[in-house]
Amino acid sequence: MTTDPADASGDRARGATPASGAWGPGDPVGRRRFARTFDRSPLALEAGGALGPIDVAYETWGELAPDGDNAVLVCHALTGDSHVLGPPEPGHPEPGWWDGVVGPGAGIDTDRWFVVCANVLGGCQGTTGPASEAPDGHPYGSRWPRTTIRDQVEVEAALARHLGIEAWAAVVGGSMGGMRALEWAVTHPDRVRRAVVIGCGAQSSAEQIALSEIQIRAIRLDPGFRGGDYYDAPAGPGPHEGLGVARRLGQVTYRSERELAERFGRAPQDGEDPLAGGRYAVESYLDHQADKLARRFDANTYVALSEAMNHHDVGRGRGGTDAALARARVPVTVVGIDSDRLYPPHQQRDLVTRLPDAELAWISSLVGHDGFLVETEQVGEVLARALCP
Ligand SMILES: CC(=O)SCCNC(=O)CCNC(=O)[C@H](O)C(C)(C)COP(=O)(O)OP(=O)(O)OC[C@H]1O[C@@H](n2cnc3c(N)ncnc32)[C@H](O)[C@@H]1OP(=O)(O)O
Ligand SMILES: N[C@@H](CCO)C(=O)O
Repeated sequence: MTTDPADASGDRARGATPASGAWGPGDPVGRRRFARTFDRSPLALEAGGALGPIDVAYETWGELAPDGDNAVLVCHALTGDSHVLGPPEPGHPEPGWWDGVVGPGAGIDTDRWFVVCANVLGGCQGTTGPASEAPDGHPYGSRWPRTTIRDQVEVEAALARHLGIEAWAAVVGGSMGGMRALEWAVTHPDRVRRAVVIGCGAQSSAEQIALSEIQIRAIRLDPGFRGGDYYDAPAGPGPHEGLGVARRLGQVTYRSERELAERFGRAPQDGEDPLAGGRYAVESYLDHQADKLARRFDANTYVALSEAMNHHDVGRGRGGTDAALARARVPVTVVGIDSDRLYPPHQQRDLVTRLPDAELAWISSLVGHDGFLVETEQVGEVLARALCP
């Protein structure tokens, strides 16, 4: 691996100190801003304890209607961030992760909708997370508390209050973002008029927890992880190797067996001979994905968000899944990806039969779970139909 330690896990996140600010008419759109939430009283966490203040990094596109009824919340997945749309920027070398899905004339049409996306609670792209300064002036690190999908939603609800949005016209998301969209419909049916839930189920399954646990374990076993307190550690690499192993495993689950076979097969990487210690092309691909993530993502955040997904269960403390889903008294579009082996289609079929007002839509893709990020045309069409039925 060729990770530059100066640019890797933890080091980058350490620099993301937000300044407090608020949205107001005339503010630039599509640029990251910050809202301070849970300042006077902390957020009571679902698993116990409290957290605050919490800074939320968010971006917006389009204009909020005078009656505030055209706001759409987009919820990002595990390694996404608030930059849904737009060109690369300083500190963000990639274009927006849903470019083509969101934008003028696109599936979520910013000429019509006021689109908001916030970096999630526990994230490493501006919103308070493990790399952020705790009130004592030191990074949370190992002191970061257990946070759940419901806690993430409560922070988004606080952002909505901050922006003066009483009810979202829609909450939309895929994967971990889909879990939040579903939780929004169940927890706050009075504050969301429609949800679009892509590539997830009502609760994380045993296999999803197992695959995630292996990734978490890989990070924790990296000596550079230091129990989570690596930000202020003396010279030495951060936990990039552990994070890289986690990404390699995650990446295989995000793609399909057929895609990997057709794309890489048994081909050796150019100029390398696997029988002489060189790599197969697919190994090189995974090395690349691992290296890329270690450069832009914080290992503690990866652990915190993976654990939050493991705890995803809309029925917890609500009398079970059916009782919880019955609370979602809003139209929900459940979207599956036909080749998704991580969140397989039967989970979306199950979800749609148990929600009071739901319809099912499909993304046809070779790539698997990542189809919700890759098949932008189809995703845009599904979203356009869902938002304007
Ligand atoms: C700075 C930031 O914040 S980044 C953006 C924010 N975060 C996100 O968007 C998270 C969600 N996004 C993702 O997970 C991914 O970007 C995805 C799913 C959208 C990518 O999907 P795809 O477009 O299908 O990319 P794919 O998995 O095929 O990977 C392509 C990369 O593999 C590389 N690659 C392909 N084959 C090989 C090989 N044999 N050896 C090495 N590298 C290879 C390509 O060169 C390409 O590299 P690049 O991404 O550096 O240009
Ligand atoms: N590729 C996605 C997978 C998780 O849904 C990500 O990195 O966020």
